[in-house]
Amino acid sequence: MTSPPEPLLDVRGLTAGYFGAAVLRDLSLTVGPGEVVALLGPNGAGKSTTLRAISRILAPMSGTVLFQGRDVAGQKPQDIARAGLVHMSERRGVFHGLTVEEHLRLHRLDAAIAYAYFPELRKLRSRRAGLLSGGEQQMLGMARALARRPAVLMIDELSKGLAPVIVERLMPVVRAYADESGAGVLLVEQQVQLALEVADRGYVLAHGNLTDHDSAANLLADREVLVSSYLGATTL
Ligand SMILES: Nc1ncnc2c1ncn2[C@@H]1O[C@H](COP(=O)(O)OP(=O)(O)OP(=O)(O)O)[C@@H](O)[C@H]1O
Repeated sequence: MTSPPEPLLDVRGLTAGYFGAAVLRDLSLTVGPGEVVALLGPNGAGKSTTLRAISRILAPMSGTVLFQGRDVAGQKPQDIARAGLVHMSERRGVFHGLTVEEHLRLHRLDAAIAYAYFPELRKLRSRRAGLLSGGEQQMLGMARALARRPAVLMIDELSKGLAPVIVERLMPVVRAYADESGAGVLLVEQQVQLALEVADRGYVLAHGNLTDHDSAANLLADREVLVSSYLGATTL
């Protein structure tokens, strides 16, 4: 029998918060090679805080984050990102004054990867990001993240403020990237159903505590999970 592969991301007992008050308590999760893992939960559950503490934008109060087996403690967020643990925040990371092409030239990104996943960006390449639609901006943000060829990509609210048709375009790209590159993806998402359709596993967070962890198929079949992810019920 072969043992499961070592996780690319191994978070153990993470506690984090703001101004000395914990909003996330003792969270442990893993993301393996080629896996898409959803982190679900209602508004204010602590999902964004989890990603911030993993990428060290926020210093955690306690706990360990191992990326490819190495503790990220003491590393700067930009060094962690350079090493391949990329955090795509809700703000999309686009600069309104720069064109699409200029975005893809920053940081010596691999523009070919960006255009391979989003060919529609080619015809927009001379357009300034400020003149793109919200969906096109999100596409550019995601293209930039993928062009860094992350070993683990963490995405905060891919669907935020976007029409369903755009989200349906973006979500399968998350799955395709994990399948094709063997990278792991940690997907924070309020659109529970859409996230679970592309995920392998999911964790449910409520009021800063993990309340459930299961395969995406089991979570998708459990109406309680869907309801609590939106409304924050703690009856799981
Ligand atoms: N910069 C901050 N300073 C103080 N409190 C914060 C800060 N950011 C978040 N919080 C608080 O931490 C808690 C968790 O917020 P977080 O953004 O992690 O939740 P979330 O699950 O991502 O929710 P949402 O889906 O609404 O973004 C909330 O009570 C929030 O008000």
